[in-house]
Amino acid sequence: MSGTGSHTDREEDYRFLHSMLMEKKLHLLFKIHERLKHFERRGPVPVQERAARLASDLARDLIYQGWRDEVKELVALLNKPFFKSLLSVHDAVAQRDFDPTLPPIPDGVLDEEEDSVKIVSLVKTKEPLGATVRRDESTGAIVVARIMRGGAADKSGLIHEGDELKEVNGVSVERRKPKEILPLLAQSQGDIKFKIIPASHKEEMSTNKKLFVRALFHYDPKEDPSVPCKDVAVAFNRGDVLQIVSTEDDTWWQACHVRDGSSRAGLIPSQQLQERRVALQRPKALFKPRVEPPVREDVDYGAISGIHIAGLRRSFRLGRKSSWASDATRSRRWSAGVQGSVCPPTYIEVMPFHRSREDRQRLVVMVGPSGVGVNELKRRLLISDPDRYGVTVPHTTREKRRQESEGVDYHFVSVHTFEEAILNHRFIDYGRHKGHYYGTSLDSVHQVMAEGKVCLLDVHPSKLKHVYTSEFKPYVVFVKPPRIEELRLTRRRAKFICDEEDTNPVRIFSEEDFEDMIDLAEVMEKQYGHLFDKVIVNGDIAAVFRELKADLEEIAEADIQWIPAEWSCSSPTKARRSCGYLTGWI
Ligand SMILES: Nc1ncnc2c1ncn2[C@@H]1O[C@H](COP(=O)(O)OP(=O)(O)OP(=O)(O)O)[C@@H](O)[C@H]1O
Repeated sequence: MSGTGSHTDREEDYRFLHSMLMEKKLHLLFKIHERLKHFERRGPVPVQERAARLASDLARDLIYQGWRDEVKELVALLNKPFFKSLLSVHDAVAQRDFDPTLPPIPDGVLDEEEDSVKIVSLVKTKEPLGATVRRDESTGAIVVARIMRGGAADKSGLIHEGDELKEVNGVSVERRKPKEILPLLAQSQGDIKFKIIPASHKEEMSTNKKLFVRALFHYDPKEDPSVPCKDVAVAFNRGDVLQIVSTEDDTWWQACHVRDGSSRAGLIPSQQLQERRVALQRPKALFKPRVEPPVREDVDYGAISGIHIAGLRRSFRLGRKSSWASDATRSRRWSAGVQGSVCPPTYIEVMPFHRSREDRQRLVVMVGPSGVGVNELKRRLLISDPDRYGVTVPHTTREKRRQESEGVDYHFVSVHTFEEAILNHRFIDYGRHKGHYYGTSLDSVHQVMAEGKVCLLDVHPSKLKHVYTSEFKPYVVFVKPPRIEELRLTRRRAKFICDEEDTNPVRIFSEEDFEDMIDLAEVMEKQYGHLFDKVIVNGDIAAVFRELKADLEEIAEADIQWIPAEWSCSSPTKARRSCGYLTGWI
């Protein structure tokens, strides 16, 4: 207190300072501080790296040592959560060296002729080094092939792509194969010393434009024998959004997941590599020359019926049923609706979309083979929340029936009006049935959306291109059949509505229906899979409905959604055209 005189004029200040400095807790803190300082000087090394394990073994063994007071006290102490936490923190610190002292460069390491040689010492933690090596075919030298962004090597800033590796921990790597070098790295603990000749070229410039893609396939490096280094590869699922950080290499790109906000990039198969792989796997059926069927009137309109299901009009899906009607038409299903280009499922460029409250809801398009349950799911959504979901009202040129109302069952229009709308590209899907036109117009979609509802539309995926624009921002759900065993189990009581021409329009599913449904789903996924935002397997209807509903609610609420980059085109026509040719493929 003697030194405080000049700072404390007033009596109360003096008393306050006095009581604070005399506080017992403060003195304990000083003591701890001094102890820490003392240990710091000694540079302690852990005697034991697995103290927590030792303590738990000890507590277990002590039980057999007779139940004396000291034993009881020790067991109680070892079992205290605070003590256990303390030991586990100790172990975490002991196992990772946070404050390494790098060894001095050994004498004689620098050969006279290699004046550009660089010695790099890195501390190896549990984190992978984040670099791969390759053998230069012309010189036989081992060079650093890739440095993963955010990895240990990258963060050190000391190793660069193209650097020639001469030694690892004093062991020469000359005339070795890359795979022989990996054990050298794996064996080393603590510091790893590299002797390298720095690459002469400068690091290539990095572009500022961020590139995001949605993966259209599932990738697990553990199952990929050709990945250069499994530890630095990135696993992903279909639908994951990835940020591409490097496309320098033709075969292996570098990317990181957007969802976890991690900046550490890893290897993913490039688009080129994945396309090659897909081409090798593609079933022969897809290479069959396409025989376009002669256009026959009335053949495509099995699904048009206007039948009411629980007060809801049946969906207006043209062409979904045709391929089921007869053997002749079944053979056509391999070619029907395949006008769109066949795109291998690799990556699609996406961009973030920030939906504001004023923006309209995205259009929800549901696709799937006939009979899979698209209508059933739509019906359940509508019933669950009629204020939120709505469906389109189709147009027709046929006469209005007595029980029907204009604008509810159909928009009844003249042939002239209908044909004019066709010429003006106002239909997403249209056709003729028994001499009458039927169609789903773009305006009917607008109408539902203008009411502030989520418009549920089901069309053949080949018609998706009409709404695949920034105007509608469709969220495409593919309803997929489960395996045949599950179909047999779940569809025992289901009624399949077949072609209207059929003498018995409603019947139970046959084994052939199931097989067709699965085959058709497979073809649809291959042809249009790149357009699907969500794939839902319709097994247990209650669970599937819950999943779909939750998913659609999430989409409606999400701050950021990932939409195809091609929708950023200012003109809708341009966007539609670009969709047709799928320039979004990178
Ligand atoms: N997961 C399911 N479990 C049991 N029955 C189902 C399931 N999904 C759909 N169904 C039933 O299967 C039948 C056909 O379903 P739905 O009419 O929804 O098919 P769809 O895909 O709309 O086909 P279409 O285009 O031919 O009308 C209906 O009786 C429906 O109740």
